[in-house]
Amino acid sequence: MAILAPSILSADFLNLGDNIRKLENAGIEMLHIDIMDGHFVPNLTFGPALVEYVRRFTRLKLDVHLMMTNPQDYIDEFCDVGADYITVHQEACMHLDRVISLIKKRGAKAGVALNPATPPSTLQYVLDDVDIVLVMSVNPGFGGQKFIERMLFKVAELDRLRGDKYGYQIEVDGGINNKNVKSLVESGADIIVAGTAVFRGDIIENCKKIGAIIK
Ligand SMILES: O=C(CO)[C@@H](O)[C@H](O)COP(=O)(O)O
Repeated sequence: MAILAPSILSADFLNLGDNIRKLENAGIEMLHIDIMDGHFVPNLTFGPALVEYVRRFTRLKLDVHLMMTNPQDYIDEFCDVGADYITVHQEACMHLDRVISLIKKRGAKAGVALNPATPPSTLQYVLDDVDIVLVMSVNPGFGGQKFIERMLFKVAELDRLRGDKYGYQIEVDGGINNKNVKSLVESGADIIVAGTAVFRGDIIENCKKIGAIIK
């Protein structure tokens, strides 16, 4: 059984509150928020202020994905505004072990994201400490891209690797829809991030359809 975490990157920003209430009505538990800095990825999105407003508005778990260089400089700020989960990129952290400790010391759950070209073996010495491994199934930066099929092998590899030894959850993000979501859950995914497939069309219906496939 997996859960769906809608990515607000594809939401209607002028009606964000309404969109979030619809997600709550559809039984969603977690909201995915992509913070893009224009350096690590070629796009710009939100900062801590948006997270703070969303935190005041909803009790959904906030899953904040820092697609940025020097994420260590912003951990405190995102914890202060109420992030429940903070995910940093393996590729962006010179001192990954230290950044994970910092997130956990602040009481948030710690995630590490892997770009499509980065193998799980790069996390060997931190897997004991991470709560989430996030497999990017597109090159990060934009919604609406095509799912990279090979990432199914990465999800399966992470599932094999954790066995009974590690407690991390496997999250997958990018290009996920009604057609490919089943194979991801069968490969071991626990958290499914989706933007376009949730926000294009009827939000509640879309959540219910995906929810019925992954439960
Ligand atoms: O991180 C990203 C994109 O880089 C995602 O969180 C997207 O928001 C997912 O959007 P879809 O691929 O589902 O449209």
